Amino acid sequence: MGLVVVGAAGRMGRTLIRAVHETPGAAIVGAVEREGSPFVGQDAGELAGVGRLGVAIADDPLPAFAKADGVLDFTAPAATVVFAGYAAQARIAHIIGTTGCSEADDAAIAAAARHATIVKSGNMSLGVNLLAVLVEQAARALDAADFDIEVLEMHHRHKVDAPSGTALLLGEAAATGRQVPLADNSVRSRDGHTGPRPEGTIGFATLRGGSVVGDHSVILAGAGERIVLSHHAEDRALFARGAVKAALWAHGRKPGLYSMRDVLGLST
Ligand SMILES: NC(=O)C1=CN([C@@H]2O[C@H](COP(=O)(O)OP(=O)(O)OC[C@H]3O[C@@H](n4cnc5c(N)ncnc54)[C@H](OP(=O)(O)O)[C@@H]3O)[C@@H](O)[C@H]2O)C=CC1
Ligand SMILES: O=C(O)C1=N[C@H](C(=O)O)C[C@H](O)C1
Repeated sequence: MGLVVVGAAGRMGRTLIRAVHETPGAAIVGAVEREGSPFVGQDAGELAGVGRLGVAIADDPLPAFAKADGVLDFTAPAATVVFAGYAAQARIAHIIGTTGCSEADDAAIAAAARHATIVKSGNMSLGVNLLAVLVEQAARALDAADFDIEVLEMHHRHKVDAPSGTALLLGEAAATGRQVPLADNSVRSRDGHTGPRPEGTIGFATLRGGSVVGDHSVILAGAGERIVLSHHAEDRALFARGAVKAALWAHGRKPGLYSMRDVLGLST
C-alpha cells in the first residue's frame, strides 16, 4: 500500500515514516509539509533517520495524493479539513490522528467521508482504545449519584490543544456508559469559587510539561473509595503503528467514517 505522510517533519510525521518503513506491505510514496517549510526538498527517509528513500518532501499535496492509496495525517485541524477534501477527490483512505478539531471541522470531515475511507481517532493505540471500553463499562455499572468521574491528562510542553483528543475520547466513553451526551455534562475547567461539584458531570483536568508522551487517567471517585483506570504512552511509535494498521485495514474498504475501535475489533 502506497502511503503519503502529511506533516512529515513533525514529531508524529517522522515517527510515521519510520513505522511505514518497518511495515511489510506498506511504502512511503509521498511526504508533504506546508509551503515555505525549511524541510521541503529534503529526503523523507533521511529526515526520519531510516536512510534515503528517494521521496523528497513536497509542498503540493495533490501530486502526492494522486499516486497514493492512503494518507497518514497528524497535522492541525485546518490542514486536516483540506486534506480530507483532497483524499475524497482521490478516493483514497485518510487516517486522521489530528486532535483539537471543532464541530465545524468534524462536519467537513464527515462530509469528505462520503467519498474517502476515513479512520479518525484521538488516540491510535490499542491500549487507550481498550481502556475506553473499560471506562464505558465502569461508567455503566456505577451510579452517577455514587461515583464522580474525572479525566486527568498530562502531555509534553509543545502540545497546543486541551483537553487532549484522548481525554475527550475517554470522556465520551464515560458519557456513553452513563447514557448522557458529553456536551451537556462536561466540566472543562475550574477556577475560583466554583461551588460544589454538580452531580453526574464528567470533569477534565489538563497538565502540560517536559517531554511526557501521553498520560491519561479516568478516576471514578465514590465515598471512601476510588477506581483509577490509566494508560501511559512511553513512545510515539505506538500511535504510528496504530495508524499504519488503520491504513492497511481501510485499504479497499467502502467510504465512511470509522474509528480505531472498528479497526481493532473493539466496537460494542
Ligand atoms: N491520534 C493519536 O494517536 C495522536 C494524535 N496526535 C496529534 O497529532 C497532531 C500533530 O502532533 P505532533 O506531531 O506532536 O505536532 P507537530 O507540530 O510536531 O507536527 C505537525 C506537523 O504538521 C505540519 N503542518 C501543519 N499544517 C500543515 C499543512 N497545511 N500542510 C502540511 N503540513 C502541515 C506542521 O508544520 P509546521 O511546524 O510548519 O506548522 C508540523 O510539521 C496533534 O493534533 C496531536 O494532538 C499526536 C500523537 C498521537
Ligand atoms: O499531542 C500529542 O502528543 C498527543 N495527542 C493525542 C491526544 O490529544 O490525545 C494523543 C496522544 O496522547 C499524544
